[in-house]
Amino acid sequence: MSTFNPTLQQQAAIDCEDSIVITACPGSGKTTVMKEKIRGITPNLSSHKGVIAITFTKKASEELKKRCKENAHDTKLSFFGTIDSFCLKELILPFLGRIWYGKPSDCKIVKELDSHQQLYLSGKYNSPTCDELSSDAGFKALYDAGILWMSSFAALSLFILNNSVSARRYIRARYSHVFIDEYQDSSQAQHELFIKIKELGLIATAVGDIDQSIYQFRGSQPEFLLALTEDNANFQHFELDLNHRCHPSIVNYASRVLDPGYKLIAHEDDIYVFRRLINGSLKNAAEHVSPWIDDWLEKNTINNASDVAILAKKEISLREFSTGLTHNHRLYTDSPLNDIGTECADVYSDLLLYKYGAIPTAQDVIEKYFFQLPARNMADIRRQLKGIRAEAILEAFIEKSNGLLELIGFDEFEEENDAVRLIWSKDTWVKLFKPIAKDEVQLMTLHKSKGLEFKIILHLDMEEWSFPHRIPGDNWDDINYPSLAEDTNLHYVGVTRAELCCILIRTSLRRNAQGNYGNSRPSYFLGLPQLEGLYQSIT
Ligand SMILES: Nc1ncnc2c1ncn2[C@@H]1O[C@H](COP(=O)(O)OP(=O)(O)OP(=O)(O)O)[C@@H](O)[C@H]1O
Repeated sequence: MSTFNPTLQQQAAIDCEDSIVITACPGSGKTTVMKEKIRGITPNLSSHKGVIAITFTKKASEELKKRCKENAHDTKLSFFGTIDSFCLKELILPFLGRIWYGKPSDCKIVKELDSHQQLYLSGKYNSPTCDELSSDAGFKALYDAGILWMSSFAALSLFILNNSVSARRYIRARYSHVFIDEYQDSSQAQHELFIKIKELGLIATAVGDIDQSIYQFRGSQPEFLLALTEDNANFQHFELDLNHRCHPSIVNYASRVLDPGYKLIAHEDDIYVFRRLINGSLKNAAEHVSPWIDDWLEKNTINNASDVAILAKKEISLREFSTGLTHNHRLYTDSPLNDIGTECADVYSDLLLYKYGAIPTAQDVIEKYFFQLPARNMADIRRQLKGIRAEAILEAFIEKSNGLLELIGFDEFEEENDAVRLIWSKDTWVKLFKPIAKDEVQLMTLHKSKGLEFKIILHLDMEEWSFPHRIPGDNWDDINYPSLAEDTNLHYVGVTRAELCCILIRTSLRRNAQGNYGNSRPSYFLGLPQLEGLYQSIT
């Protein structure tokens, strides 16, 4: 394992023992610094305490947890997970019943409210705040009707902390620090919850990058990260601005996408951002690109095909591209269990990940879900887990998994069982639960690529109308990009996933909304004048 030599900026953020906010560019070591801080804090905690480490996605949380636990480091009773799972496990399930009565564990958790459920609420909310929750009796009525709406979890948690002495006491007694990654994607309710937890006495660390804000459509607002940087009384501000991941020419290109006045980094090497127009459709583009991958492998530019990622704004583009790719590949899509989005569905996903090997050991599952059970039960749980790994018959797998889910505390899983039946029936879904193979080229949307890094990026969808998203105006020539700021950040995220080289691909044919092919025009992003001289065109 290579040793980590922190820069002065990184070391200062690692050493600071007060509440801090870190703003950082892509590849500057945000995750690395968070890991170092957590590993520095946990040895000094008593065995019943831990830190709260919140990340935006489950994948990011697994990655952070793995990096914190490297070399058998004991992270004590730390929580690693998304903000929704923190709210649910640590506040809503144990404490909401004490304020609103009833049993939160009996409620159905829904990602989106259907039209009937929406009728309970007097307003239309994207991601409600605690004030909205307190002033609209519909939220309690929704709970009384057995519904817990995920978008209201942060507001509900703040409501609980404001109204329950025992909830406040519990968080203080159990946790010493709170960390939140990707703070630029926090909603107002999540921001207020973070501040509240800090006010309880925990030392707080928020980490983020305004320019990587890509979830504004669901209520996230980068302003909250900015607000922390200006709150000098409560947060020391640290900036990390050295990109350790990307070749300087990639940093220059990506930074100029955001800021036409960005002062370029001087470098003597070639430029490793390429633009390529490929004749035909996305399928044709894949047929064209496949020999490039063979060539890179042959010349040892990359060690494995999995070092190459194909990124696109739209999943449908990746699907079309995949039909022409001659290499083994993996297309990351949401499985039917992700679509359900409940806590139970998440655990079920992990059981499948364990069955198919992406979660390597039974111990990983035990540490995550069964740590609170008496030690004498562990041998039996290990045996049951091994049983699901070996099980080849679907209904027997479901029965065994249901037994484990019951042990964790779930008692209703019919919807999840049906999702597992669907997954089992389709190889492309089953594949999502297996470890990535070295020979698999990785295909994913730009949204899903956040936080990841690859040697080579092929960035699709560089046609006008595809990316940035464009909609028709009153006249045919009207230019109307409804989410330009967010799409610009998304483009920036995509380009900065590349270590060695980024290739921007435009196809001469583009499929329109009706599914018909027509001649494409270059994307708005390819016309930005500040990018001249910062890329090579390849033919
Ligand atoms: N001081 C350092 N020296 C050399 N490499 C480093 C250093 N700090 C971080 N790195 C490497 O740089 C890469 C990016 O680090 P990391 O993933 O922590 O960045 P990040 O800021 O979380 O990235 P992003 O926001 O783009 O996902 C990693 O491969 C990491 O190992």
